Amino acid sequence: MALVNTKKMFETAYKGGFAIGAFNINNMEIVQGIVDACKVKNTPVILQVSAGAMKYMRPTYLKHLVDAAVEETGLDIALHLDHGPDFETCKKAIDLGFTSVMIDGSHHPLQENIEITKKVVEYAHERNVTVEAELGRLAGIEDDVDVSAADAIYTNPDEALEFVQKTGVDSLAIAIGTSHGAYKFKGEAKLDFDRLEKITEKLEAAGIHNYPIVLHGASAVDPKYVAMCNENGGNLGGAKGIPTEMLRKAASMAVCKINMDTDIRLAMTGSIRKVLNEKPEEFDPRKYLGLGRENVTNLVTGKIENVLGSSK
Ligand SMILES: O=C(CO)COP(=O)(O)O
Ligand SMILES: O=C[C@H](O)COP(=O)(O)O
Ligand SMILES: [Zn+2]
Ligand SMILES: [Zn+2]
Repeated sequence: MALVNTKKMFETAYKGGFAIGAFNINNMEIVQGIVDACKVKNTPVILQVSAGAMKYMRPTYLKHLVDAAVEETGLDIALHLDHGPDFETCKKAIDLGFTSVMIDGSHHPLQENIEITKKVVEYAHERNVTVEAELGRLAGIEDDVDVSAADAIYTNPDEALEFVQKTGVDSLAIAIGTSHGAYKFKGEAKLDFDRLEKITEKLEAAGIHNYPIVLHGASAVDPKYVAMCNENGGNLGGAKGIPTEMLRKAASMAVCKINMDTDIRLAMTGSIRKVLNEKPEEFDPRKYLGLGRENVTNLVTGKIENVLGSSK
């Protein structure tokens, strides 16, 4: 058993109208909590690591930990670099054994984004590594923002087609109203599904079929874990995520990868706060990290059942 890239995962996800969960990992308990749920539900999974997380976990520990998850579970697991900022970081991840990388050139002008993405695609494809890129800015906008403002930051369907054609990138992260973190909407939650539909139509019309789209900033910000934080000394007032029905809808469309980090952080932090608050005499890390791991498993189980639909 070895790590796999995302190619087959996305093919089956697209055809089956489901999505693969991409969860950010930062330590052993998070890795174990995620794959414990995936094992019971028999689902492929993407474990993703930001540049910051790679530094925190330390590359060699990280690689061995994820290899252990494959060995223990026998599942299809992809190890993916999340938001790779430049070619060098992507190269480093590929050389370490990552099977998938994201090059995030979304903050550059279109042509520059195309150039750096192309460079990563070339290096990655020679090594059987799949590549994700990003187009559009991942910012939540207020409900009363007019259409031209949305047009300026959300992914432009014509540019998406040009981008995919010119770079040969394997999947594309788009901006349709999601954003990173625990505060996604001030008012009502809204995503631009018409834009997602239009992007797929453009690709299909150009002969690019079943093209996998990625949704970043897709945590639901589960009120249960927000409450667990707040009831135990936390202060996360006004936290709000993407409603589950919207994520389901996206998964039934062209979205094949749904990124979640904030939900994992909240489950972990809520659990730790709860143990330490309820038992001030406790100082065994296994007690609070153990509950954290258990709740990561509970959270991911719920995601597989209610959001992703990825069980085999
Ligand atoms: O997109 C993400 C990681 O790339 C995570 O998004 P959330 O902050 O919504 O969990
Ligand atoms: O999209 C970003 C992820 O949530 C990772 O965040 P991080 O850079 O703090 O590890
Ligand atoms: Zn970005
Ligand atoms: Zn992201």
